[in-house]
Amino acid sequence: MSDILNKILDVKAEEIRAAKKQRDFASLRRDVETDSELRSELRSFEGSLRDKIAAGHAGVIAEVKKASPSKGVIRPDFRPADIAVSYAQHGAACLSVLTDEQFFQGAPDYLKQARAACSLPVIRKDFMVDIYQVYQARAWGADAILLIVAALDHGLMAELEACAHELGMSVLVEVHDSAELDAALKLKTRLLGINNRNLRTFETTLDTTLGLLPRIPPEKLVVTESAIATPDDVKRMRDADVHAFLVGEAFMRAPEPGVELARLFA
Ligand SMILES: O=P(O)(O)OC[C@@H](O)[C@@H](O)c1c[nH]c2ccccc12
Repeated sequence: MSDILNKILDVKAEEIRAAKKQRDFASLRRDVETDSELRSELRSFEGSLRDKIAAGHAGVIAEVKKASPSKGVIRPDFRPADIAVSYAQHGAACLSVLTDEQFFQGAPDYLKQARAACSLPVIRKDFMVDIYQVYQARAWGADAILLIVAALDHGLMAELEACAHELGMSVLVEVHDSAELDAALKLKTRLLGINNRNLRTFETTLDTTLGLLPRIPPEKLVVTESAIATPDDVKRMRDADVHAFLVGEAFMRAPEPGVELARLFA
């Protein structure tokens, strides 16, 4: 199997090896655990989403993404701090910042810049396969991490989740089908992402979210991810009682990303 997800995971393994050589795990961990300022400045990712929804709004996780493997460069004029400010001004609940460099042209620095420019909680959007990356995320200021079920076995996934929770971060677990949902439901996190994009084929359909909904226990907060592009898409989801959204491309292609957010979710 040489699909894109496997390619990405190979590159991740290499990146993590290189990062550990630059800064070993014990020292990274010590720095994160002893930095009381870092801890006190944590922002509640899940709390922010739930607050928006409780107030009757959509809970929008607005993505800061320059490029993707399926679409190439989406936003050539890419200024993360400006994008973050625009999102915050127009009602985003949270930010999602790509930190993967090779496939999404992201960077740790983009996460830091976006977070410093506003007061929204931020998720590190990357392919997490090692505890080291969870500490990295926190060291950069992330308030949440993404765990992709398709990329992880259960034991490792539970370990990454426990580590994130110990550090005070929220965990968004991402699924694409029923078997992945079974695995995700064994975790503690209540944030359940349903990716409408198949990470192996790039195909998208909102039916992925609608199809899995009946199997999701009420305490879970469903986040519909990817391919939300029109007010009609939003309406379809909200009519089905899905109120949390992760949106990237539709915002990134607009001149003023926050204005597009307001338009899509008006
Ligand atoms: O740009 P879109 O179609 O609005 O999608 C956003 C987000 O869901 C997508 O970037 C994403 C969902 N899961 C991921 C996992 C890794 C990288 C990226 C993603």
